Amino acid sequence: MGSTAITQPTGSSDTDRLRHLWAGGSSRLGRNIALELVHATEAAAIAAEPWIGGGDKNAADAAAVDALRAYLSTVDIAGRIVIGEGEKDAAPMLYNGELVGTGQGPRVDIAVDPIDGTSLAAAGLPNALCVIAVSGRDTMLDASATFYMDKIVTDGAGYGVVNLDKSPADNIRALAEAKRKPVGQLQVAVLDRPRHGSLIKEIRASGAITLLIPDGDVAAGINAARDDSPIDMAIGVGGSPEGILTACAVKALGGYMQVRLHPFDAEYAEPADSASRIWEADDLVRGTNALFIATGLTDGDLLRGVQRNGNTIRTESLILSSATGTMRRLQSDHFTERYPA
Ligand SMILES: O=P(O)(O)OC[C@H]1O[C@](O)(COP(=O)(O)O)[C@@H](O)[C@@H]1O
Ligand SMILES: [Mn+2]
Repeated sequence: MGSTAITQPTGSSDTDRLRHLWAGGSSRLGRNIALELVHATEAAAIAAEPWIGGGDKNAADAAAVDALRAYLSTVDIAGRIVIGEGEKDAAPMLYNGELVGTGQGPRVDIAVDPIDGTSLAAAGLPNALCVIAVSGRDTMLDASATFYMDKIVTDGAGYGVVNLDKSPADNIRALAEAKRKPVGQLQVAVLDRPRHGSLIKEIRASGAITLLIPDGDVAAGINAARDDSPIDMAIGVGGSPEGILTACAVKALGGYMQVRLHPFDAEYAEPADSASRIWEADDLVRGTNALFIATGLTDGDLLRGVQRNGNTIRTESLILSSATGTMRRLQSDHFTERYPA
């Protein structure tokens, strides 16, 4: 009598299954973390904004790293950087293995790319993003030993359809068929690099539309994975850190992704060990509760960049949650005086 005990979910009905997922599956992350972390990427983008178009990508990156790091130190998490800015040295940075946050709160793995597209930002070009992703502790693959991954990203239609064991042309044909589109309408994004010379030829020969991107395969991967973008596929060799970050986003978007670690120099044409393991998004980042958060630095297909208007600085961010399967956009106005340049 008088008890207000709430019946625990049994996992038997659809509602119970949803409640379990919303609660973060088996390991709870806490939902307010998303809003905390978005402030971290907003701070990074605001700090880097004065460097847009300035030609100095290291200065832009350093500004973003400092701001991201400073904000993270105030967040109630027991975070461990799995994907960071490399090994520890004298400079303050987000090095792999560093513990971040107040130490109070959920134990999480963290991947950061304070700016994906540092060269884009320095050149004043579109699609530079400030990015962070978190998931439960010990769920992210530590891929730091391998600089590059061979990647393919599509939306959910690619599941069981595309495979890195197939040729790019076969993957394009198979995806076009699965999406009931003519191959000629399929848009395929690939980093514009000498190592992709034969890949680019093959995509073009297949008849698909080839989108050469100068940098930024995180944004390209997200665009390939989401429904409301014209990009159908992102393919080719890009950074390993960006692969882990993209996996967090793909999990939330219900997209499909495969990678193979590519243990060679950027300009090697072929991975020698073509029989090596194929990883899917759920292998790169395990569990059901990854969060992916990005703030636009320069304007792009995915997000507006930082805009200064009088006394305010406007930012636009993306918050993707794999626990809830939600993609949110957040527009924020920040008082300029809080962010002295
Ligand atoms: O420029 P490379 O060596 O081909 O590496 C490709 C990687 O570089 C980027 O284009 C830019 O990354 P950064 O701005 O973080 O350096 C990534 O998006 C991509 O994964
Ligand atoms: Mn990057």
